[in-house]
Formats: sequence, structure tokens, C-alpha cells
Amino acid sequence: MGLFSKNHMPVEGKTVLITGASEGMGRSAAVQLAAKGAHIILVSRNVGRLEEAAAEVRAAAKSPSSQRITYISADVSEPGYAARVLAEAIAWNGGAAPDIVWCVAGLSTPLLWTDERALPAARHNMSVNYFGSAEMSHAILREWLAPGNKYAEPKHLVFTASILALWAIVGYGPYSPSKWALRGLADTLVMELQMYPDTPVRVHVVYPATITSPGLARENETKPGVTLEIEEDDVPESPDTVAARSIAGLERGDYFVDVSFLGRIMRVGALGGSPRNSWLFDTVLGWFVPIIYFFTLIYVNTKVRAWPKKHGVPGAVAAPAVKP
Ligand SMILES: NC(=O)C1=CN([C@@H]2O[C@H](COP(=O)(O)OP(=O)(O)OC[C@H]3O[C@@H](n4cnc5c(N)ncnc54)[C@H](OP(=O)(O)O)[C@@H]3O)[C@@H](O)[C@H]2O)C=CC1
Ligand SMILES: CCCCCCCCCCCCCCCC(=O)[C@@H](N)CO
Repeated sequence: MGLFSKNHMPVEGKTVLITGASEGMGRSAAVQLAAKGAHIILVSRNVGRLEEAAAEVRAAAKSPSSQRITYISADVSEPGYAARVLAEAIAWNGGAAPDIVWCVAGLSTPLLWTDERALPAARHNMSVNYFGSAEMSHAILREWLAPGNKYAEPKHLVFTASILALWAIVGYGPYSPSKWALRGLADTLVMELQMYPDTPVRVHVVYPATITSPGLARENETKPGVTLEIEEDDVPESPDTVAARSIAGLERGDYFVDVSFLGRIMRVGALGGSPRNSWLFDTVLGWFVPIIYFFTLIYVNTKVRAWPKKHGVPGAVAAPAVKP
């Protein structure tokens, strides 16, 4: 934080629960928040990886003797998982709910929409990316907003979307809608939470671009060639860098957190009725976005139309059966 800017999300002595914390950006975020003095609860499925991550988080702690680190194994795509995870977290935390909940768990299965695998993938992406976060937000808000509660310092609920929730591109049909859905939920909650003056909660959505994580290697196994070609213009960043920029945005108090210049342009170009980080800067930069998209869409769509000329029309659709 700069000399004159307030830290809107101090974490020292606070308890932070992070889903998707065993790998990639979630793990980096857990390490960095521990280094700032937070108690950490890591959530993901794989116990072996959770143990490794917890050891790394412990080693990074600001004051190892007083900070408490644990993990809980859960599959966020399971209906009702969050209530169970939170009950365990609260019991471990001496009866108190976590102060900050950051939903990072997610996956991406890029495919062309006519691929026969696209719809099952879309359902699974929605279950993990959207419902995994929706369930957790539902469960933690029922704790934070419970009748009779009163606290002065705001709690924080953080969702992790993608720049693809600001501008959708070919090949992410099974994935992008699950991240767009998070935006819709976050905007709804921001408005709804104003009805609870005694229990302030700040909602945030982080919009990363390409992260060089284990997840990226997995998604590249199904990624269509045309999608890879369009993505060449995005500069990949390490999980550590994306986590650090996300935390900086949260500390600034941003509602929609961008972590790259491309992300900033896409964010201000997609605000609609969403709250602004700064009405002045978001509006002024937003005036230029139509001009940028004018050229970007020509540039990207030229690549898309050239694709079948070079590689043939995508052949994922089975030929209709010929009737005798
Ligand atoms: N990589 C990228 O290019 C981008 C990623 N994002 C988003 O950022 C977030 C982090 O991405 P990234 O760093 O790539 O993550 P990774 O794919 O590298 O790691 C994903 C983490 O989530 C956990 N996870 C996955 N599925 C589940 C599940 N069903 N239940 C519980 N935990 C689960 C994994 O652990 P385990 O296997 O043990 O469950 C792991 O800890 C995700 O939401 C992703 O969609 C956004 C933009 C770009
Ligand atoms: C003149 C300016 C030219 C701009 C060219 C356009 C660049 C397109 C960038 C698309 C990047 C997609 C990132 C995907 C992140 C993500 O969410 C997935 N990895 C899924 O996890």
C-alpha cells in the first residue's frame, strides 16, 4: 500500500478460507496472505497436494508461532459441500466464521461448441466454477449476516472469474458462461448486502487473464487450435504474479479487480450497471474502449475466418445419417 492509500483488506490476525488453494493461483494467494499474517484454511479435493501446500503456507507465515494453518478436503461441485466445510472451519477456528472467503477453485474445458464433449463439459464447468462459488457464498453469508450479529470491520467475499467473463472468444463455450454467471451473482449480492448495515460485507470479483498454472496445462489438452492462436496475444503470468496483483486490487478496495492492462480495458468496457472502482477513471477509459474493440474485433475475426481456409472447416459434427 502507498503512503496515502488506505488498505481496505488488512489480513493480519484474520482468518482466510480459500478454495482451490492446493495449486496455481489459489496456492500463491494462500502463501502471500500468510506472509501478511493471516490464519489460512485451504480447501480443495486432493489431500496429498493440500498437505504440501499447507507446509508451504506454514513456511511463509509472518509469525509462525501464532498463525494457524489447516486444510479441509472437499469437492466444490457437490451440492451442500459448503455448509459442511464451513462447519469444520468454524469448529477449528474456535467458533468464529472466517473473516475472508476467496473462491478460487475452478477449471476450464475449452472445446468448440459442436464437439460432442461440449455439453457434459459445460455442466461440469458450471458445477465447479459457478455453483462451487455460489454454494460457498450462500453458506458464508448465512453465517456473517445471521440475525443478532454486529461487527464494524467489513468481511470480504471474493469470486474468481476470468477476462473471458468480460469478452468471450471462440472455443470457451463450456467455460465462459460459468464465469459470466459469477458476475451476475456478484452484482446481485452487492446490491442485496446494503440491507445489512450492522454486518458489512464487501464483495469482489477478480478477472485474471492467462495464468501459467497446472490448470492451464490441463485445459490446453482440449483447447481448439483457433483459440490457441487468438490467445497468443495475451501475455501469460505466473500464479504468484496474478495472486499478488489480485491482492493489491483487494487492498485498494476494488470491486471488479483487473490484473493486466488487457483486463482493465475489458473491465471498463463491460461495466453496464455494475459498481465502478472509480467513476472518473473507469468512465474516461471506457470512452476509448469502443475504438479499441473496433480494431480488435476486425483483427481477431480475421484470424477466425482464415482458420477454415488453412485447416479446413471444423469436423466435430457427425455427418447426418443418410436415409436409404
Ligand atoms: N489458468 C488460467 O489461465 C486462468 C484461470 N482462471 C481461474 O482462476 C482460478 C485459478 O486457476 P489456476 O491457477 O489455473 O488453477 P489450477 O487449475 O492450477 O488449480 C485449481 C485448484 O482448484 C482445485 N479444484 C479444482 N476442482 C475442484 C473441485 N471440484 N473441488 C475443489 N477444489 C477443486 C484444485 O485442487 P484439487 O485438484 O486438489 O481439487 C486446485 O487447487 C480458477 O477459478 C480458474 O478458472 C481465470 C483466468 C485464467
Ligand atoms: C489489439 C489488441 C489485441 C488483443 C488480442 C486479443 C487477445 C485475446 C486474449 C484472450 C485471452 C484469453 C485468456 C483466457 C484466460 C482463461 O480464463 C482461460 N485460460 C481459462 O482458464
